Amino acid sequence: MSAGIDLENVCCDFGSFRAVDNANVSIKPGEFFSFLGPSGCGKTTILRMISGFTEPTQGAIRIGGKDVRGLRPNQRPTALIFQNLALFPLMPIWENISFGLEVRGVDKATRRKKAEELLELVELPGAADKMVSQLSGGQKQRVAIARALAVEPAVMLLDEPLSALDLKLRQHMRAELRSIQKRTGVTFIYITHDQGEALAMSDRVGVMSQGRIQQIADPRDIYNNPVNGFVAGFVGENNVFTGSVRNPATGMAGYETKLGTFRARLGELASGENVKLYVRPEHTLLSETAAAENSVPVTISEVSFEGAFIAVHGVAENGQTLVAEIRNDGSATVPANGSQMFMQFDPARAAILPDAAVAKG
Ligand SMILES: Nc1ncnc2c1ncn2[C@@H]1O[C@H](COP(=O)(O)OP(=O)(O)OP(=O)(O)O)[C@@H](O)[C@H]1O
Repeated sequence: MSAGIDLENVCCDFGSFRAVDNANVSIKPGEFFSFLGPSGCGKTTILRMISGFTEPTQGAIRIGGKDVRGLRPNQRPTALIFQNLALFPLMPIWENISFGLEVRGVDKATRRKKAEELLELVELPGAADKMVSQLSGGQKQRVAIARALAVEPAVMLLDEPLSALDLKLRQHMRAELRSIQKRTGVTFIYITHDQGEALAMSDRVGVMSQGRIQQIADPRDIYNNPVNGFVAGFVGENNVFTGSVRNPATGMAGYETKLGTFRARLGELASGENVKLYVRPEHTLLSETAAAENSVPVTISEVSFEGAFIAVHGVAENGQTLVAEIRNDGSATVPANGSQMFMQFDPARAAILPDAAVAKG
């Protein structure tokens, strides 16, 4: 059983400070939905309102179509998982998992059976009689998930549950969480400030800044078609060019910038309008000769080896640093510091946004 969640014009004020400003979103039953944004943007407050620990100042929250106003956390069909797992160290794993069932008066044999089923689900078979101290960080995380699933919530709320784990384990647990979510069909609402996590796991992502949801879309759209400068800047890296529209024609326009006139897609812009062009480092190409268009001469200032790719930094004549990423295929030639090169981009690869489109923040 999973349930959808609707937030309708939801606001949350703390005194005169508005932590969540007019949030509207419909999360579908069985969806993996992430709220992504920097520290303090209101993610946790949204999760607390859904779980019932905080009431909205305005607006309505519905879970499975039912208005949950006034319902206490334990009356809602939600389970919450924090970074701090709060497992009971003196109880074996299976009792930890089935604790919520014991509170509900379920008999011991049924509890044990349920705990073992859930341990299979989170791929920890055989761990039932171990103690919490015998498990690794990632294994404890899975026990916490199993414990939350034991009470059969319609919605799982996850508050940065992976942030205490090391990078390798975090990446592994992303895939695990996603597959547990798919197997159970439970709606997952995940909050994180880590864009990689949100993009890798989610069906859809809501990007937040200063209490406002800036964009709701699937991960590809968030990355490829950001709706404003905040989203473009927060999700991934960019080379940013400030300029204004010149000679708009069907589908394409010129953009006059301090580094020359570029050609790129038009969008809904008028001639003379101030814009920013966002070009991803992986779409910024490096070459020894100038291309016919969208080519910027640079002096290479830094080459950093990142493993899967090599980040090459170059300073343009106006002092702006641009970054191009070269895929490390084992034979990539890397330019020397101080060499004169050109960085260029395909007209179709630039995201163009009106300069004013950066919503509050
Ligand atoms: N109980 C409270 N009283 C006053 N202000 C609060 C309260 N809870 C949160 N805030 C403020 O509301 C804003 C949003 O907080 P929230 O915890 O939702 O952010 P967040 O995006 O989850 O950040 P983080 O990733 O750091 O947890 C912050 O500026 C915070 O200081």
